Amino acid sequence: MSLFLVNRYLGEEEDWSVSKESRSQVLLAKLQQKAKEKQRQSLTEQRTDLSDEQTVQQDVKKKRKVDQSSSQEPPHHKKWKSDEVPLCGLDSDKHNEPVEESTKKKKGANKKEKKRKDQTDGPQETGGEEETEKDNDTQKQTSGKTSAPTGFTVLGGFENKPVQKVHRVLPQWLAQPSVIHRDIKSNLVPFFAVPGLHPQLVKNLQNNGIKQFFPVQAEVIPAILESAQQGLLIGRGGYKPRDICVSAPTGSGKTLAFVIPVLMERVVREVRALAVLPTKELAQQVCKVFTSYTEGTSLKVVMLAGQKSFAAEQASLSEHRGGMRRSLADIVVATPGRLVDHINKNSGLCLEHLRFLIIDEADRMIDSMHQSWLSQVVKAVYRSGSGPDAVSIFRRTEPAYVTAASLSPPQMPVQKLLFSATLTQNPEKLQQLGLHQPRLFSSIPSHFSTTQPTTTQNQDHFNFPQGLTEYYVPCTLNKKPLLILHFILRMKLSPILCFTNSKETSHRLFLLVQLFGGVHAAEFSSRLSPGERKKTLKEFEQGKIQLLISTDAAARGIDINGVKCVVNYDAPQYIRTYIHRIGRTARAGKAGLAFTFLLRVQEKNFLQMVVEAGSPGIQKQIVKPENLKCMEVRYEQTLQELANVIKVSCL
Ligand SMILES: Nc1ncnc2c1ncn2[C@@H]1O[C@H](COP(=O)(O)OP(=O)(O)OP(=O)(O)O)[C@@H](O)[C@H]1O
Repeated sequence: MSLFLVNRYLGEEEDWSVSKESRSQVLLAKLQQKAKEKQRQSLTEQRTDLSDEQTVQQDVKKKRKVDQSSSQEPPHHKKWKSDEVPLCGLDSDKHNEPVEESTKKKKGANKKEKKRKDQTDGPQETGGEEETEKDNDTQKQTSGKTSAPTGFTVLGGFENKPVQKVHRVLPQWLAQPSVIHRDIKSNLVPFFAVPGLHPQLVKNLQNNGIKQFFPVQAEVIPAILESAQQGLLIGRGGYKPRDICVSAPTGSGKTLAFVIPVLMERVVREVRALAVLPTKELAQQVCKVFTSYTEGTSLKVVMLAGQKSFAAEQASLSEHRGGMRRSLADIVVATPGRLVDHINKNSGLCLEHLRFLIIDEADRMIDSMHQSWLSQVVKAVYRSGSGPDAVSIFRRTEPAYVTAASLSPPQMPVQKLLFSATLTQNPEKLQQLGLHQPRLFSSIPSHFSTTQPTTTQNQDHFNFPQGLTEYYVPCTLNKKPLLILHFILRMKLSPILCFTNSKETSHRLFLLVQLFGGVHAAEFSSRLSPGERKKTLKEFEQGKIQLLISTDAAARGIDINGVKCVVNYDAPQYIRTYIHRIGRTARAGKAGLAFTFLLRVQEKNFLQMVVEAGSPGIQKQIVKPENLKCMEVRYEQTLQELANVIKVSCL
């Protein structure tokens, strides 16, 4: 018999009947309990800290999330997605029954909050249905992937975060342009509605077959002429005139919108307007328009684009008599390279009286800003009149801080006029032009410029000519030449302006079509001399050429009368290229067709690019293989002949 019975306290850990697993479960339960208590604590703190408004917002969000998860899982199994586990434990009452009870008691004390909760539960809370639907989708996709133990924040659970759409915020002048009507035909404006036009100018307009103004002209000409009412020196209210940017569709008549207001009666013969264009062909075209409207006046237009020798251009700019320089030009049309040459070599180009700086195809000209042509022009503008021996009536000082002294002498302002069918809306790019209180005229409604969510790189939205019908033609690489022959020989769509992506492709296609026979074709690329290019364009315009196969050399600005159809033999890579190419047809309010040959791999991206840019709709045009069959034998022979021709030319 034992005298003493020793009972030792073994404690929990010595309860060997409990398995290791169940011990860890107990520990986990303890930890969870502690976490919940912490959450409850922080919940009370948080609630007192938050303003009423913030709390309402949070509850609404929380309620939505809870509603979604409840639709997927039974209530007693509610789990939080990793990134939804609230740091401050605001929602702990939702995922554990006992806690819910105690929290509800606490909540019961706070009637105001309860009321809010009721509101979020109520049937009237349906406004965010669409949103909830989207959230649900995201949750469905990710549920189960990242669920975490209650109360713990899982680091790095990024995949559940909803992707935020980026909304563009533009400066007001870009976001709210003066709108130009897209429909040319039903918005023609008579000359008398635009005040301040010289009778000789109106006569010249009529002589050139212009009976009324197009919408872009009716809007922009008065805006430019506005400053002329104050003798060209100052703008409205005595301020420097605002710079003007115009973004209107191809063929909408932008050229006349800057040509007409610049043709003012002169006081002294000095260069008052300088138009800068990216290519020789465009400079030539614009120079021709200026010349045709200066007929009957003493105004003189000079072109600096390398068509003539440097010396000849120099001679046309100014002359020296009795030791004095005398300007011979009122208007200068130039390409940037040649212009900078004349400025740097001091060839007699004086910009002292420059009043209008016209930048046509402005987006392309911004791209060539690395040549720093604009800074050279600006330097030349301020250099001329600011010297001590300056004889100018109007002294010019470079723009700086406005002081009483700086405003005292009358300043001859330089007004920049920018034109393009695809003017960039990128403020950073436009900023390079140093615009002064710019004003935008655009045919793109303002809502596209302000709140268009952008999910891709393609940020710009453009306008397409109204008379244009766009098609794409699914095809294979080897059928492309047959298709173009089919368009001319069977569909009788000539004259066709056909674009390729390289001068090699243009040349090859030209040779092939020539060898095939039956089509008057020509090519247009840098393979030709400027003289040959000019001749080719003229013949195409005269209808002597049925098919003009061109690189992008003819894509921008070129105004060829009567192009019924544009074919993108090679799909353009960029939307701007596409817009300018197809803009060679459907000009001046006329109808036109644009076809783009697309390989299967190109279809998706190309169509997306076009739709995002604001195309009213591009239709599918299928050419049945049997329609091409009758040309196939001859085509195979031609390919053989072409191979021989190319072999010979390579020798
Ligand atoms: N008021 C008018 N009445 C009739 N024809 C006009 C009028 N204004 C311009 N045109 C004609 O419309 C055609 C297109 O004009 P213009 O070349 O100025 O277009 P654009 O807007 O500069 O095009 P792009 O963006 O392609 O350079 C030209 O042939 C021009 O003569």
